[in-house]
Amino acid sequence: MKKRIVLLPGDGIGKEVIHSAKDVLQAIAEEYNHSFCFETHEIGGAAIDLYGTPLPETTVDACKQADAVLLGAVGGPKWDNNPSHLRPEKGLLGIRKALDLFANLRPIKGFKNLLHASPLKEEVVSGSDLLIVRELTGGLYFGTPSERRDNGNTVVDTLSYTRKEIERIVDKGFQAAQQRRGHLTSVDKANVLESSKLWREVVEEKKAQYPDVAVEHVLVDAAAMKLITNPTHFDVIVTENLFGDILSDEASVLTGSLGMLPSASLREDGLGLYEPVHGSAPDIAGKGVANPVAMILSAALMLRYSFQLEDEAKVIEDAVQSILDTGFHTGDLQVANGRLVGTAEMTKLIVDYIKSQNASKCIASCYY
Ligand SMILES: NC(=O)c1ccc[n+]([C@@H]2O[C@H](COP(=O)([O-])OP(=O)(O)OC[C@H]3O[C@@H](n4cnc5c(N)ncnc54)[C@H](O)[C@@H]3O)[C@@H](O)[C@H]2O)c1
Ligand SMILES: CC(C)[C@H](C(=O)O)[C@@H](O)C(=O)O
Ligand SMILES: [Mg+2]
Repeated sequence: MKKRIVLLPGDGIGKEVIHSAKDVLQAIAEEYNHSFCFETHEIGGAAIDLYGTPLPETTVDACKQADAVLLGAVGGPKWDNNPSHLRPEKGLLGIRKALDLFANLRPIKGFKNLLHASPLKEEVVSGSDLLIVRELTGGLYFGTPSERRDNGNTVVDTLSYTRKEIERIVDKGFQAAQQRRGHLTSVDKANVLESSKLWREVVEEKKAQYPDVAVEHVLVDAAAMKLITNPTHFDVIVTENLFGDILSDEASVLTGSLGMLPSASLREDGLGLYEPVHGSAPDIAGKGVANPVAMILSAALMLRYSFQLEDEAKVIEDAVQSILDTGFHTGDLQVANGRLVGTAEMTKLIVDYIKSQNASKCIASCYY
């Protein structure tokens, strides 16, 4: 298979972990006879520094022509006081909107062998397996007006959704539940927000089309509590943009670290941008200690969703699990009697595992 992949490293640890994803994909290409061609472009703070804008046209054009996009992370203190149109985060929101990536899938799976920050029993945490389907191109992030008035003393942000925007993401939630355990939790704030009332109406209307899915509505505050007190309750959560952002960082506690959570941002026709849930982590950037797993697992999602390479995606996921099982971990994770490694070492361990798996498959098939 021949594919063109655009890499958008961005800022901070984004620049570090994107190399890990590329190394892993190159190993997959070599071992499984694919041809992946990589092209790197700027976004976020790096693009502001070079081109005076967080999202250059050349970046948007390259992404539109690519078969898939991998993004590291954007942002950092260097640009924190910039005016809002010159914030790195504008580049991220801009590319999501320009590519119409309305469906953000954030799978969360408890890993065995990790010591969790959560007070829950190990078996509850490691047994958790849920998917957050986050609406990504609407809501408060994109509503207009969004401005300061009254000499800066009054602020306005607008939470706006059309019925169509809600319908398409709710469909994604139902479809994901059909492919998993058939349980959908729609998270809203329908006791207060008009947008959530319409959201709940749409879910109620849609459920007749998906009779094999059991649906419940949970208010976002209660959902936040349940997510870490009873995580195995959840299968698929579908929710609007800001709620999904907050709940997914919270859910990362179940995996041991924010550095473990991948995501896929998808358009209706399957074009995808794949990015870790975490940010540019300025506190550890440049030290070679970032956990590359979220980025590497995002590359696995790319193989699965954009290229339909399920076996190759699975090999990457198995490699990550196996290396963690062996006790290797980056500094953000705690493992009993584990062995602390940096970004490059962790990447190499995963790459070597992928190569060894394929080698043993070849030996087995020659032998029999
Ligand atoms: N998708 C994105 O590009 C994205 C997402 C979130 C935040 N941001 C931006 O990143 C900047 C920093 O934000 P923040 O500090 O609130 O969030 P963050 O996700 O960058 O970091 C939060 C904490 O998690 C740790 N962490 C995150 N990823 C890690 C990894 N892979 N390995 C080890 N530790 C990891 C960090 O060291 C930090 O202590 C801000 O400018 C923010 O806007 C970008
Ligand atoms: C950086 C920020 C704009 C972004 C978001 O809120 O979508 C991030 O937190 C994420 O989760 O991808
Ligand atoms: Mg976030």
